[in-house]
Amino acid sequence: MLNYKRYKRVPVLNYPKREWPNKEIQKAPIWCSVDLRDGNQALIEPMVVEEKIEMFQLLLKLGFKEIEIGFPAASQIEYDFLRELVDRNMIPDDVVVQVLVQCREHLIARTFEAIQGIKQVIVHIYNSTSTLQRDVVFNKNREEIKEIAIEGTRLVKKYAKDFPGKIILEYSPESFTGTEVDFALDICTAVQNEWQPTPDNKLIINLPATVEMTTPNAYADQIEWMSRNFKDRDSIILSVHPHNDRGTGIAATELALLAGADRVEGTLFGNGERTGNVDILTVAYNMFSQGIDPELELDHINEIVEIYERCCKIPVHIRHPYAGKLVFTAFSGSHQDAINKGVRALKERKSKIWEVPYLPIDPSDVGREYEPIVRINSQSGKGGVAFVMDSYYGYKLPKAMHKEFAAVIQKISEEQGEVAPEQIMDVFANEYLHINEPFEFVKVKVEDVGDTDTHADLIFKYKGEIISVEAVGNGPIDSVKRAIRKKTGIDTKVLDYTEHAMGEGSHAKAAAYIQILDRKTGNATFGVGVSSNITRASIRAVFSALNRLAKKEQ
Ligand SMILES: CC(=O)SCCNC(=O)CCNC(=O)[C@H](O)C(C)(C)COP(=O)(O)OP(=O)(O)OC[C@H]1O[C@@H](n2cnc3c(N)ncnc32)[C@H](O)[C@@H]1OP(=O)(O)O
Ligand SMILES: CC(C)C(=O)C(=O)O
Ligand SMILES: [Mg+2]
Repeated sequence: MLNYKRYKRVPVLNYPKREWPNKEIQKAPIWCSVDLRDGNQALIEPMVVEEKIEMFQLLLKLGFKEIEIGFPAASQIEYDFLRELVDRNMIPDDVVVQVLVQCREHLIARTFEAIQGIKQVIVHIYNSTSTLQRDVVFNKNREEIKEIAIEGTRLVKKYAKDFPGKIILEYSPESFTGTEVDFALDICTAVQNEWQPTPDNKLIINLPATVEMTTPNAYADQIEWMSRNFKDRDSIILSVHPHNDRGTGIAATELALLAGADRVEGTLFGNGERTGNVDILTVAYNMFSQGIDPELELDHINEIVEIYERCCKIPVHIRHPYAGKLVFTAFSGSHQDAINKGVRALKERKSKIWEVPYLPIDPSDVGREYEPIVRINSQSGKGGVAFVMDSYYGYKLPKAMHKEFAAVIQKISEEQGEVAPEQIMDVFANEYLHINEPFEFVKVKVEDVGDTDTHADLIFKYKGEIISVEAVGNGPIDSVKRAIRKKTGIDTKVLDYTEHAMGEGSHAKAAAYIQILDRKTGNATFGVGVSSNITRASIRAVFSALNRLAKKEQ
């Protein structure tokens, strides 16, 4: 049995004045990517300079305006990467790079050495403030811990004085989620007093869920409490930096935005320490799916996946929101049926708003137009098979036919597993289009006679014998039916008929679907015909159905 008694409940803030539950996310926050720092520091093999450059370029392309590029005082590779960005003039003027450093003078001095030549830099200092770290890591009381932060701020001030560019200070009370809010406020205020930010020269206070310890609402309470208790709130950019230890990093971020956060630090696909940082892409796509501009360029998710997997050497899970290989794919029958109907309704209504069951967004909006929405296996149903026939091959099977054809595919899927669209089409062709025994259509000439009648002059093969016959009926199909009955005695009744165009212009074709009942046996089946000529398509459909009836009777 799990020894749950080894764990104690994390205390949560008692904050009945909370207002965030009544709010909605209205706009994108300031995004800050920490892929090159927090993401990188958690990799089995941290990125080499060339990989960091590729990742940096991707982040620029995605529209990040704030990017934490590393911990330049930590290692030569971090330092060299930063210098490479400067020497190759790769930092656009509208992008602010951020560097992380502990509140220790030799590290801050080295950091300022590394950032020489950059016009604007966020220098991000941190120290752990949680009750646990104060006790077991630092063995310091609140005042001593506060002194580390004040000293760090003083040092940044000192080095910033001689720095030719602009320095923006960011301070993180690291392990904020394990820190009492009154102490977190006290230490942030001490940094604020030391730095003296103004509304035109703001201080970034970053409140990290360094370890996600409770439910997202508890984090939101902490964020709202801090936001409402800061002095000179308009001189502060309130940033959050959620991790995902409980698997609720996205929810925590979204609730923190409701609670007053202005800025979010996170990574692509949530790479980062342990279970990762918050996945910025999912937070942004969630906004997008609610009609909010995420203010990131996210229209090519596959390219993001590809570069991320190459640089980080971590695969994106097939179920990862928006990005996973299977997240826009339905295997199960009822989902496929609803998607099929939803997509059709959307087209028929020419709606500009995307509303399709089981598909929160249109995959093509994020560059996933060539991937299957519907895949067929033994869990699938008739709607799914019909969807494949329509979306891949343009055959709009009439509703009454769905069951008949899906039964054929179901049998195959039960034996072999997944059935690919190409195989579905091959089966369709063999079942309906290339079935020429015992009947084979050769030629027909149809003419209207009078107002209501049609004369058919038909040539066909029956059991290998060429037959030529004429008949009159109330239309092309009826006259052909009658002609066939004259020669073979087979008496049929049309139960259902539909047709539609396939393709456009000079390559356009017609597809006709006919359901025919054999009056003698009581059997009924569909037939399908395709031709550039609509009459010929319908007559081919009659022959297809006759052959299928004959097959049934064998
Ligand atoms: C939550 C986070 O992600 S924080 C960021 C974590 N990222 C990293 O650590 C990656 C890069 N880090 C490194 O390469 C190294 O840790 C360095 C270069 C920064 C420092 O290296 P070292 O000094 O050799 O080792 P180390 O990190 O173990 O230093 C521990 C000392 O720093 C102190 N310290 C730790 N954090 C801080 C801080 N933020 N501010 C001031 N002092 C600190 C510790 O109390 C400890 O002091 P002690 O020696 O008196 O016990
Ligand atoms: C450095 C800080 C912000 C951090 O990464 C964390 O607390 O998770
Ligand atoms: Mg972190």
